[in-house]
Amino acid sequence: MKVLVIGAGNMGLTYAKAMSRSKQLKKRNVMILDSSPEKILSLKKNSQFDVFENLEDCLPQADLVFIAVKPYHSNDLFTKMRPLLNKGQIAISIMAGVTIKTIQNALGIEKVVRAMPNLPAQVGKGLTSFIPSGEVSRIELLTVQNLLDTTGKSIRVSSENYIDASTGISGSGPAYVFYFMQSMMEAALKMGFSANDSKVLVSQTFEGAVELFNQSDLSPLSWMDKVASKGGTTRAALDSMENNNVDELIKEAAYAAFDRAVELGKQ
Ligand SMILES: NC(=O)C1=CN([C@@H]2O[C@H](COP(=O)(O)OP(=O)(O)OC[C@H]3O[C@@H](n4cnc5c(N)ncnc54)[C@H](O)[C@@H]3O)[C@@H](O)[C@H]2O)C=CC1
Ligand SMILES: O=C(O)[C@@H]1CCC=N1
Repeated sequence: MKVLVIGAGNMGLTYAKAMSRSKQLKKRNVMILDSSPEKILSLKKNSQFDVFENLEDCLPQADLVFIAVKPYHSNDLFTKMRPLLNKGQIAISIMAGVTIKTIQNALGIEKVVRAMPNLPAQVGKGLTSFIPSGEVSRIELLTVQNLLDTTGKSIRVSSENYIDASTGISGSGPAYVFYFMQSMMEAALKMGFSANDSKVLVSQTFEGAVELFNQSDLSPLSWMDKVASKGGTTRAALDSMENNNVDELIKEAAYAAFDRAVELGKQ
């Protein structure tokens, strides 16, 4: 089986590396293509995969085509791909918003899997939601899921709406966590800690809290109660967040990403 990854950016390269390390595929079964000459040059230097500049040289050989370009580059790409595809090939798209129907119509193929990964895939801790079109067989889907799982965990969702929704939670979510980390690091700096100490204080706090959560059945609310003493420091911080409606603002932000994914799908 041969896989072609189109778009060697943050996500495409991550998947190419992870898949090439998997038992299912060998290095030489992962092909990668990018339109940027600089990217091609640096990929060829490392020669980790078979690197391509022209679709004609790689697309016809691929069983699975992993599309990892930005949504606004998709139309151009689809037009170039269409004449080179055959009905047996499976397209896996990780592009935010772009729907299965759009991909099927633009590419003239029926077997499409739409997926939404996230950046922690780079360290094997990704979360990918996915949904296949009806034409993808169970065996084919198993193969696809095994490949997606090379970057972490995956969940199959029951409708495309959940792909857009998961974009607002897990796809864009790492940036919300980094937003929180950035604010806490800025507060630590303001309190007089060095940049390095601020980083350690914040990163170890996040790592420890997530580990506690993962190793128990307790909800975040219950854990908050364990940290907060009556009349203590944590309650002062949580009250401040509550008074400023931070909870609602975070939900609003997640919905803004969800809505944007739906909007991208209509363009
Ligand atoms: N960055 C993230 O955290 C996540 C991104 N995504 C989705 O993944 C996709 C890729 O995002 P990134 O990897 O962050 O983008 P990126 O900008 O890092 O990579 C995109 C790559 O595609 C290449 N490219 C553009 N047009 C091309 C074409 N016609 N043929 C071949 N290569 C082409 C660019 O040169 C670039 O190397 C997007 O559609 C995004 O919605 C999904 C989940 C998370
Ligand atoms: O910001 C974006 O559009 C992409 C999709 C999810 C994460 N990054």
